[in-house]
Order: sequence, then C-alpha cells, then structure tokens
Amino acid sequence: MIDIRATLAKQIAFAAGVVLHLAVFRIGEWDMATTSLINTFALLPLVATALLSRVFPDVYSSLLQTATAAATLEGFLILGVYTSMMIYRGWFHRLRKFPGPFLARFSNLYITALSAKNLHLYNEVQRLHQKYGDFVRVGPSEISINDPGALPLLQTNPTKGPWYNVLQPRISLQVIRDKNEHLVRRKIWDRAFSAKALRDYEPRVIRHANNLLEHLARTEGQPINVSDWFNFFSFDVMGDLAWGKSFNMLRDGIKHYFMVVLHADMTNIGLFSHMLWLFPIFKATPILNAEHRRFWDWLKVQVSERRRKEPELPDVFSPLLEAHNAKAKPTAQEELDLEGDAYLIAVAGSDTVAASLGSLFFELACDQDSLKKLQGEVDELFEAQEEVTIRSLANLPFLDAVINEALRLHPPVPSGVQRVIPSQGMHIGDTFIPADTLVQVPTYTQLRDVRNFEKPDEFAPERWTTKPEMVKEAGVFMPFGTGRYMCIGKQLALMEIRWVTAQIVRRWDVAFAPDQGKEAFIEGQRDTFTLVLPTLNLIFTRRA
Ligand code: HEM
Repeated sequence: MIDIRATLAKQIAFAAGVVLHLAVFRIGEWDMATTSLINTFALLPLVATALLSRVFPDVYSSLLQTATAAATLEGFLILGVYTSMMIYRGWFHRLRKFPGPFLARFSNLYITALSAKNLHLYNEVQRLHQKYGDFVRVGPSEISINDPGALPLLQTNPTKGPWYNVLQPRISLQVIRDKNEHLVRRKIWDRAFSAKALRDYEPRVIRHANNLLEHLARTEGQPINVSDWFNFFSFDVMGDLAWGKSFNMLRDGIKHYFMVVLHADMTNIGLFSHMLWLFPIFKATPILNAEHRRFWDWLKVQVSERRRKEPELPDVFSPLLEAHNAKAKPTAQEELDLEGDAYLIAVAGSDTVAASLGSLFFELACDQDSLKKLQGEVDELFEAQEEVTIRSLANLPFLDAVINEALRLHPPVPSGVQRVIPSQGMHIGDTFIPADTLVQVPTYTQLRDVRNFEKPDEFAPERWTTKPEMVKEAGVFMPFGTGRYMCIGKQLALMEIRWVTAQIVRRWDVAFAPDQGKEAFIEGQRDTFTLVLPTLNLIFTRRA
C-alpha cells in the first residue's frame, strides 16, 4: 500500500506543478483568470481529500489526516509551479538577453514597487533607461523601448496588451483589444468628433470657460489652486458632453463624487497597472468592491437619465446611443459596453485636459518672457478681429508652441501605452523583439531625451516656431498617441486648451503664490496612467 505522504508522492506533486507551469501557465494570458484559479485551488484539497479517502481507505486513520495529506500535496504542486516559473523567468525566458534590473525578470512586483515609491513611474523608467540603455526588461515578459524607431511599432502592428482588460466586464472603445471590433466602434465614435460635431460643442466649451473666468475674476490678486479649478472646468465640460449635464463644479466649487472616485480608481490603476490579475480579485471580493459597485450603479443611473432625455444639441453620447438603439435586441454585454463608453467620454477628456492646462500655466508662471510673448500674440488677434472664435485661435503659432512644449515636458499620458509584439516577432532597428513580448514606449523618457530634443528639460516654445533645430526627432512627439488608436478627442482638447489659455492671458498676468514651490509641483505629480497634478497656487493679476 502506498503512503501518500511519502517523499515520492510529494515529488510527483512537485513535478506535476512544473509541468503545469511549462505546459499551461507559461502560455497565454492568465490575468483575468485569477478568481477562477483561486476557486479551483481552494476546491482542489477538498476533491483530493474525498479521492484519497476513497482510494486509500486504510492509509489514513482520520479525515483530518487525509485532508492534511491532500493540502500538503497541493502545497508541493504550487511549489512546483513557482519554482519552475522563477527558474524559467530568470534564466530561460525568451527575453533573457535584454538588460534590466535582476529582480525585474522574476516578477512584476519589482516595477509595481517602483511605481509605489511615489507614483513617478515615468521617472523610474527614465532612470532605468539611463542605466541599461534603450531596451530594458522591466518585467518578466515586458520591455520598455526608448528608441525613436519603436514608434512605427505602434502604427503598424498595434495589438493592445493585457492592461486593456482593466475595465472588464465593460469594454469601452479605448480598451477593445480586437482590431476589427475596434474599427467598427471607432466609426461610430468618429461621428461624435466630426468637424460639424466639434462646432456644436463650441458654445458649451465657451459657457464653461466663462464660468471659470468668472471665478478667476472674483479671486483676482489672491492665490488660487488652479489644479482644482482646471479639473472643475474639464470635468464640467465632459459631464455636459457625456451625459447632457454639467457636474457644476465651477458653480459650486466642490469636488463632485465622480471626480473623487475616478481619482481614487486611477491611483489604483497607476499603482497596479503591471499586476492586472489583482483587479478581478478586487472586483469579486465583498466589502473590498463596495465602492466600485456603488460607482457603477451611480454611472448606470446617469446613463439611463441621459437615455431618457435627448439634449437640445447632440453631444458625444448621441451617436453612440443612436447606434445602440438601432440594435434590435442589444445583448447584456452591449449594455455594459454602452456604460463603458459613457465612462470613457467623461474620463478621457477630463484629467488629460486639466493636466495640460495646469502644466502650461506652471510653465508660463516660471517663464515670464514666454507669457509676455503669448499675451502679445493673443492681444494682436483680439485687436485685429471683431469677434474672435475658437477656430481663429488655431492660427496662433506661439499659442500652439507653448501648448506643445507643456505637453512635451508634462505628457498627460506619461508612461505610454502597452502593446504586444505579434507572433512573428519584430525588429526595432537591429534589435529583434520576440513574439508576445509586452512593450511600452516610455513617452516621458523619449520627450526628455537629448537625442530627440536640444536642452530637453527646458521650456523652450521657440523650438516649435523659430528654432526648429531644437527638435531633432519630431516623430517622437506624439502626446495624443498615434495610429488607429490615436486620441479621438485631440481637436476637442486643443479647442478647450487654446480657448481657456487665450482668455486667461488676455486678461491677467500670472505668477506663483508666495508659498508655491516649483519643486513641490514637480514632485507632487502622479502617474495614474493619466498625469494628475498636485496643488498649484497661482495669482492672477489684472493686466494694466
Ligand atoms: C490633452 C488632452 C489629451 C491627451 C494628451 C490625450 C491622449 C490620448 C492618448 C495617448 C490616447 C491613446 C490611449 C491608448 O492607446 O490607450 C488617447 C485615446 C483616447 N482619447 Fe484622448 N487625450 C486627450 C484628450 C481627450 C479628449 C478631450 C477626449 C474626449 C472625449 C479624448 C478621448 C479619447 C478616446 C475616446 C480615446 C480612445 C481612442 C481609441 O482607442 O480609439 N481624449 N488619448
């Protein structure tokens, strides 16, 4: 009779673990399977106990003894999985030739710990590139590529990585991983960003900008935290365009529930963006998921209210809803995706625009010469034209130059986006990247690289106007992304940023409040996929 606790049984369980890793877990993606795996591994000892009691009734004197034996065997199975995984990742993985921190090759805990330091992953990755070169293995299966040639990668074969499962079970436009499905949904979204649609949004942008200007006029000469107020502006605009009603933050001066929850959510996304397998656990665990569930219940209500009430002028949601309503019988998944899209409208256009405006006004407060030059250009336009429109601002080269420079120094999506190398692998210059590698082009690092920009850490708007020689590699400047997944809201964002900036500098001079440190602003920025700015206290003084 075999004693199941004997060494041989443990060795067999360990070997089974090794095989399980090499034949099953090593292949494909497992991030979204965590809850099923946990359930399976929780049930396994019960099944094994029942089996052992039945097959070897004479070996164990009690049920407890049988259960202990079953649990021990499972322990050895798991040990086998992890031992195999560590040895494979450390010394046999297809990415073993790529340099990088030793610990990073074993687990994404390494990059997560870097991110957790102060949510400055973009700085940490920049440091890794300075130490290890242009191709750095930042995780077991992930490489960060700081090579200008990597950008075609995003244009030609942009399969999205597992990061895009983050919103599951909802699938908004941004997180669709299937290229054809994305194409179909993007065509519907395109209607919301046509030239005509953008013209229809102008009065709303102007109305919310006026609310912001009124607040600035009321607080003239006093410090105001513009990070909050630019957020209030961009969130009010997007609430209006997504769900037909503003969040009224500019009116009330109070952070809305949506913004507070979103920022908390984004912090988790920033922190655990390389440990996606945690999200299904988080979403499935009672108590832990309470706020998450409440938020989506709240969002569902916003969507149903919007569905009941058609706005006077179409908003971004209108074409999406029209396409949805045209379906004979939308599936449950399609209902969820509509919520995902409603969420995306409000999210994608809020933090990004607020961060751009905040960064721009930080730089203008630092660089008074550029501020004066910008004021001159804007004044000239307002003197020359009886009625200045949002569209006429598109012809101000220095205005665009300061915006570009703010986006370059403080890209609103600073760590870039995740893509997967196709099955045949891919050459970036002379370097071959094996199939299925997760890759990320680190936007912040590229935009601060001396090989791409002269004096890369300096705010120098002239590089976009009179000193083009200061831009050595224009192709890396893609703050709105590139290719088929490029930002659909770019023109709307520029419309908002240009209008607010021109209206402010026309009226006011801008300076730091006495307690506002420049370092504190840089140090306080947080990479939560989108860039979130810390307090920025500025003083607006009426121009003479
Ligand atoms: C300065 C402001 C903005 C910046 C820097 C920015 C940047 C980006 C980037 C880098 C992407 C690519 C993301 C990815 O591949 O995962 C993106 C996608 C997207 N952006 Fe923006 N964005 C801005 C403003 C806006 C605005 C105002 C909207 C309006 C709703 C918007 C809507 C979207 C959408 C819907 C996508 C997904 C497009 C797709 O996957 O087809 N963005 N944005």
